[in-house]
Amino acid sequence: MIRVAIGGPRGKMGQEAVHTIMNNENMELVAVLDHREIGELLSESPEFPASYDVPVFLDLDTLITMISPDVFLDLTTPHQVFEHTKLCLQRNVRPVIGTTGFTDEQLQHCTTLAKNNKLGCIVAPNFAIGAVLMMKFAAMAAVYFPDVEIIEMHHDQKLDAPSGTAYKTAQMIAEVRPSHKQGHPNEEETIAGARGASFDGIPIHSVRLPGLIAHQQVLFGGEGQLFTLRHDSFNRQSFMSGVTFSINQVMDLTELVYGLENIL
Ligand SMILES: NC(=O)C1=CN([C@@H]2O[C@H](COP(=O)(O)OP(=O)(O)OC[C@H]3O[C@@H](n4cnc5c(N)ncnc54)[C@H](OP(=O)(O)O)[C@@H]3O)[C@@H](O)[C@H]2O)C=CC1
Ligand SMILES: O=C(O)C1=N[C@H](C(=O)O)C[C@H](O)C1
Repeated sequence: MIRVAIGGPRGKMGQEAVHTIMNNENMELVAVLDHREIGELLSESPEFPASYDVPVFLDLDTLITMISPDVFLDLTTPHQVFEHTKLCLQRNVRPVIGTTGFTDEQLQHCTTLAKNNKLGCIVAPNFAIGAVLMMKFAAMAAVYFPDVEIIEMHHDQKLDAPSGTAYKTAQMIAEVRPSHKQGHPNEEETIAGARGASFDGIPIHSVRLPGLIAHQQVLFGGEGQLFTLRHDSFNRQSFMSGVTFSINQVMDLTELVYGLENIL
């Protein structure tokens, strides 16, 4: 049995993950972390059935002291995730991080911490297998199509932009494509931001609309042709096989892994 604690249980991803772990025969949900008073047990929160008698903590340090989970699954917010990950790594709890919004410096700090403590940690910008494949295929295609733009589209409650997936996609493309200035050299924006954000010269466009879940296109342009890679998550169940896969995998790791493509 892998003893799992979840941060952000009432959230859109958190609720799905709670049900997933509760129904997994190799995992036990031993605690959850919230930042609002919702009662002593998860079952007191209206989102969950009466049978979910899982203790709720408002402080991660106390949760770790009282429960000592094997794994902490973070599905909270970009503002909290770094502190949670650091604390887990310092207290011998393996973090599985779904929350996006890490800076490069924060990721580097956690990488060093995990290595020094020989502790597994997974930072997964996207748990959906199709999205992971899209990122891998994008890196393959960029060798042949150096002119590329990313369009990511999400629900309008998302806090961070660009998405963690778009950022990772751009990083993976930048690693393999020859250094390249694309577009017209004299291009000018008449409205600031019209050409999107830029990662190493790769434009990233972020769309936020109600009704969307999580969608991304990677567009490659070549002479007389357009090659498009697209992934759509139509619900949050799409992330759950990646969540359980990561929880299983992190038990055997002794370092931080950034992106599921590295362990699939
Ligand atoms: N890696 C992946 O595959 C995926 C990653 N994500 C990422 O996961 C994160 C969560 O997404 P989503 O579920 O949509 O967001 P939600 O806003 O629906 O959920 C976040 C939850 O965390 C709670 N929360 C906020 N701060 C804390 C804290 N300090 N301690 C404990 N709980 C806290 C919020 O409570 P309250 O609302 O009361 O403030 C809320 O219930 C985002 O960063 C998102 O980008 C999302 C989907 C897939
Ligand atoms: O906030 C979301 O919803 C999602 N966040 C992740 C991201 O930023 O890439 C993963 C997925 O796109 C859903």
